[in-house]
Amino acid sequence: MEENKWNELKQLNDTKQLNQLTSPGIKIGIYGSSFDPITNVHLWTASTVAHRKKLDYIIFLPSSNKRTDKRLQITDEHRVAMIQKAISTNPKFLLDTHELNVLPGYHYTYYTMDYFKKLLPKANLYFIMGADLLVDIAGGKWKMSEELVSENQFIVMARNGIDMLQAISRSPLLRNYDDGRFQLLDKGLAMEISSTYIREEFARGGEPRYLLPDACYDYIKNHHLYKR
Ligand SMILES: Nc1ncnc2c1ncn2[C@@H]1O[C@H](COP(=O)(O)OP(=O)(O)OP(=O)(O)O)[C@@H](O)[C@H]1O
Ligand SMILES: O=C(O)c1ccc[n+]([C@@H]2O[C@H](COP(=O)([O-])O)[C@@H](O)[C@H]2O)c1
Repeated sequence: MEENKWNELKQLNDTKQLNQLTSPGIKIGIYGSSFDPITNVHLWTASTVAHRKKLDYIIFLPSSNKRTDKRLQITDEHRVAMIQKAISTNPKFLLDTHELNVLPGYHYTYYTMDYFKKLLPKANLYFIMGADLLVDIAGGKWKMSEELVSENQFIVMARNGIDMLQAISRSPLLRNYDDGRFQLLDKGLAMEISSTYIREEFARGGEPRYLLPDACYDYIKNHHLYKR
């Protein structure tokens, strides 16, 4: 039943999205996260990247609950429902649930980018990530990291305490692909709101109301999520 529901949702997304996304040269950013839950920083960083890098669309890509590096706290259904509420008023923001449907082992970013390249062959695709993840890729922590880097383009957002140029130049993998595929972006404001902080606040009876969209705050309250 769960699987059917996702398939249906995916079909709806695809039909709407694909019509919009097929023009040659269109620029699309893929923003992956557990979105557990989506926060105002996810939204603000996505809109800043879209504006500065002149992207036509941002695809919000909730990551699989099969990931072994993070234990998700709520169901896929809840995460997706909140993303939909959060992005509903921005026509540049889209949702794709691909990673929620794939077989175990195929939820890694390399395979996801491959999927999008086949789905949208005329688009310029960029994987959007924070500088912390650039450091992880440099450290060989990601699956198929050599292929991922050699076959894709990235927009990397500055994070406190990380020198992005140095992260590239010190990594044999990254520096040998430093041909413009890493577009670095310093937002100009180190706004740090994490999903972890929001989860902790809900769990402890704190008040994180203004750290995420009202509709998501209400959704969490109404569904009693993140309770200890
Ligand atoms: N303040 C920020 N500035 C720039 N990039 C960010 C910021 N917060 C998160 N990111 C980036 O957004 C992506 C998704 O981050 P993620 O959702 O894991 O962050 P989070 O809110 O800290 O989540 P959690 O607390 O559950 O680990 C990653 O690429 C991460 O580097
Ligand atoms: O492909 C990998 O090996 C890989 C390892 C860690 C993270 N990622 C992806 O990076 C994105 C952000 O991850 P995170 O940990 O910040 O939630 C999300 O789309 C993850 O699927 C991907």
